[in-house]
Amino acid sequence: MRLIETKLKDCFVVEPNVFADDRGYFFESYNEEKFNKALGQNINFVQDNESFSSKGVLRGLHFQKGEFAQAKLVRVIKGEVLDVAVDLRPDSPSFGKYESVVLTGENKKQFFVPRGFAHGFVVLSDTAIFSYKCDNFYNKESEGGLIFNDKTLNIDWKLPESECLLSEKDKILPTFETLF
Ligand SMILES: Cc1cn([C@H]2C[C@H](O)[C@@H](COP(=O)(O)OP(=O)(O)O[C@H]3O[C@H](C)C(=O)[C@H](O)[C@H]3O)O2)c(=O)[nH]c1=O
Repeated sequence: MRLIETKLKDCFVVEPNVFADDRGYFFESYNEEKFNKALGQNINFVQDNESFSSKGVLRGLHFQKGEFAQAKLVRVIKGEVLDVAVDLRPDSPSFGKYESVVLTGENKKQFFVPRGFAHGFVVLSDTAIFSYKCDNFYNKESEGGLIFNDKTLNIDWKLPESECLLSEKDKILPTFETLF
């Protein structure tokens, strides 16, 4: 596996080694020892999540606050999404910046989003199965978020805003300016 730096400090694209043959393919979607060695720190993932969404569904931008903050290792099992991370760490050189990466079942790329980031994705294919590991448990009371079309961040979601389908909860998330 390879970790590729992004414009956000501590946020990496992960490219696994895929073994293809005439039967299909095999790859280690996660190996704690190899991942922590490549990252240079010990991440202890404790919860796996999976979601299924149709084209245009936009989940995010979400984070958990304080002691329940989560680092995530995200991937797409089937379909195509634009995955987005926003650095919300005031002392980071990339504070207030975002990175986006296209994750697909085909490219098998993963995205490591550390604690202190907001995370979300929009589905670009007809449907997508999204699977990810978290290093802290879900804690409803500590949920926070950022509105997807925030004018300060100006995220290019690759879809017209009118085609983005959000939950009622996500439609009323706060702006970056009100958070900081
Ligand atoms: C996140 C989560 C949710 N839930 C329950 C709470 C709701 O009853 C239901 C759907 O939750 P929500 O609408 O928040 O799901 P998403 O919009 O996919 O949320 C995720 O969206 C973006 C992509 C993220 O990075 C976060 O991991 C997460 O916030 O699942 C749980 O039981 N456990 C959990 O860990």
